[in-house]
Amino acid sequence: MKKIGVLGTGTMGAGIIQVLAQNGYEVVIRARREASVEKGIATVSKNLDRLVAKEKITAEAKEEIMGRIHGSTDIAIVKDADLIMEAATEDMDSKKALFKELDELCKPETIIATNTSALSITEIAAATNRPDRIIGMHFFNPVPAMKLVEIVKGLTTSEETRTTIVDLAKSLGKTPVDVAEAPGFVVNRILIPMINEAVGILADGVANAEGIDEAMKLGANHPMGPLALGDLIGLDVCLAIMETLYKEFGDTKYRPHPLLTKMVRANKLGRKTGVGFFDYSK
Ligand SMILES: C[C@H](O)CC(=O)SCCNC(=O)CCNC(=O)[C@H](O)C(C)(C)COP(=O)(O)OP(=O)(O)OC[C@H]1O[C@@H](n2cnc3c(N)ncnc32)[C@H](O)[C@@H]1OP(=O)(O)O
Repeated sequence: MKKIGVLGTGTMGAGIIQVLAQNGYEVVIRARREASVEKGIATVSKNLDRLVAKEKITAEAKEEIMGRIHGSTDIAIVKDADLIMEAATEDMDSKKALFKELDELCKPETIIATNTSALSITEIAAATNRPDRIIGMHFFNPVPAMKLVEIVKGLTTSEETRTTIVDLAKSLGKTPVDVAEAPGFVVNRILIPMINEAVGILADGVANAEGIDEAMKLGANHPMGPLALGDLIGLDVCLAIMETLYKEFGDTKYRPHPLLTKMVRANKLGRKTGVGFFDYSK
């Protein structure tokens, strides 16, 4: 496997592109808007500059890595890829439409993996004629720094597909963990309700944002507080995951907090828009 297609250049997409290219894969990327293609490539370039500055890689190595990345708004760029990774918007209808398009475009043997954070792999797979070659390959943010990849088999995913993706994750220096399909898988089912709870604690006035994050860093030894983590993940993504958990389980314990919904309505999505529970604009 040499050439990997990546769909989406947002927070996760850019990280995935970087990790693939750093590990020697040729990466063809597709985003819907030209500005998104450029932004994705610029994010990778900036992250690699940090590694050059820290003397973790040389400037020549950076150029080599960047030379392996090619982008376009035309989906045909991924046509000949040996494997596809989808990291587009967390919305079932748009994912199904995209997978149907990819299924018609790509070689029949190509595996199409989704980085979905909570949606059903089985439902996405059912939109294609290759349900055995659809799988969840769930990375964590920031992708270059986080070791875990959840490998999520849907009801129809073949064992051969799972093995290929486990090997791919290992070739990227990641640690794969097998997970059966369930809303939010393992990590997000625990982590995102915790962030939602922190939003509720903020709304109740129990402590301010700084206090809540300081408490969880010092009291639970978390590397960052839940509100800063929500800002890193993207509050729109956190809301989408809570909505999926709530809808799929039908349990009120997964109800998105109204303040989380309000933050998203205000486009205060966290780092990606410059402001969330904290301000990143300066
Ligand atoms: C929603 C999705 O579906 C699922 C998710 O993504 S859930 C979110 C999961 N993520 C987390 O829980 C992250 C929790 N936070 C952390 O682990 C840490 O705070 C952190 C890794 C982000 C930063 O760690 P910290 O020690 O403060 O910073 P720092 O020393 O600068 O960075 C550690 C390493 O991460 C890398 N890193 C940090 N931020 C980065 C970023 N935004 N992009 C790329 N790499 C980054 C650094 O380059 C560094 O790598 P190095 O050791 O090779 O130099």
